[in-house]
Amino acid sequence: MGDLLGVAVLGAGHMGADHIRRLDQAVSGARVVAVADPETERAEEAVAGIEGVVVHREALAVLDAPGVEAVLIASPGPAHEEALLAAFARGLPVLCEKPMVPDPAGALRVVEAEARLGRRLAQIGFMRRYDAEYRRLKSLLDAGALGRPLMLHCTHRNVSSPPYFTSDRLVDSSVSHEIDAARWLLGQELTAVTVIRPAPSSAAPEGLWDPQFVVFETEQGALVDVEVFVNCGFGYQVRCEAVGETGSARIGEEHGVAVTAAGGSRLEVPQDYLVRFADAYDREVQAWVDATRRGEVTGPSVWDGYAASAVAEAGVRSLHGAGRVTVDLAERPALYAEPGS
Ligand SMILES: NC(=O)c1ccc[n+]([C@@H]2O[C@H](COP(=O)([O-])OP(=O)(O)OC[C@H]3O[C@@H](n4cnc5c(N)ncnc54)[C@H](O)[C@@H]3O)[C@@H](O)[C@H]2O)c1
Ligand SMILES: O[C@H]1[C@H](O)[C@@H](O)[C@H](O)[C@@H](O)[C@H]1O
Repeated sequence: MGDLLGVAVLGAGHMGADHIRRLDQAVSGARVVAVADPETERAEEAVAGIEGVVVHREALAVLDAPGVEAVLIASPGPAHEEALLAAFARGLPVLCEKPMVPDPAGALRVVEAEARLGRRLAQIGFMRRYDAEYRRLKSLLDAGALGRPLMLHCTHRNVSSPPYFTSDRLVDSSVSHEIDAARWLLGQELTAVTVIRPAPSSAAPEGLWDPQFVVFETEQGALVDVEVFVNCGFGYQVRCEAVGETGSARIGEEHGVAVTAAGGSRLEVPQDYLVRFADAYDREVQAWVDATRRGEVTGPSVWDGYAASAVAEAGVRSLHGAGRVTVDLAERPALYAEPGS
């Protein structure tokens, strides 16, 4: 390994371009050496001003480009399985955006492939685990400061959804964050899910079931509810209140600048995840680079990615009328820690 970890980035859309900027400007110890995107002009735009970057339309071609020592996958979810397996075949460490692989069967193939290697190579991009407030909430829960956890009440609002968003994506893309956060905060697997759909907002695109209300049950009988509303129009709001037997704690209340002017005050609300979770993404990618340079893999595992996809798939069945759906997880290989670590 040279002085700087050579990273190939797959996908230069919203998230990929932001990670390229982050690796170039915010994170130490790494440099972008190759970028793949079938729309090469996006990749060219994202690397403008960064020297010596190979740009290619083929994801797999850049994995073999000179100087590539690690891979950051930020292509759409359905492209992740092929990219993860190709990285594993080359022994390359990976940071893969969520959802790891949306289809649980494909996600399990990734778990099995890594387990066959006998060592972890991939960290999954559930960045809330690196958010200062989420970490504080987890410390309180782990220390028993709220007593035995009974419930999590979560809110997940986006200003608007991208044009390709379908009703299923509210569960398997947006709520995948709450699935991972709940497993991690509570240290328990989610065992059943019920999705309820109120009358759609008139601001939602035609045919999109937005908002939705999701209820998860955990293996020790706690409940997690999530309001997901991806065309709320007014701000990016992610909140979580944990209620235990002896106390409660709430995060995500205020994430803007308080402006006082013209005889009044108002709180500016972030408009998207790149602002609300900017620090969390920076810490996530820095942790990945640091661990990779030490020859270690830390953070959310491919098992966490698989569990999130399995729970989300049960949620999508519930959304389409199956009522309360139980979650069947495969057996967890010894390589992977319990949820919550
Ligand atoms: N952690 C988060 O909060 C967060 C936020 C946004 C997106 N994401 C995730 O990041 C990923 C990308 O989302 P986005 O919003 O940037 O999407 P996007 O549509 O803006 O960008 C995706 C890019 O990938 C390119 N692409 C398509 N197929 C590819 C392939 N096989 N190899 C390489 N590139 C390919 C597309 O041309 C596009 O430029 C998704 O998995 C998404 O869920 C995570
Ligand atoms: O892909 C994005 C991303 O994961 C965001 O963090 C989430 O708030 C959005 O709902 C989702 O569409």
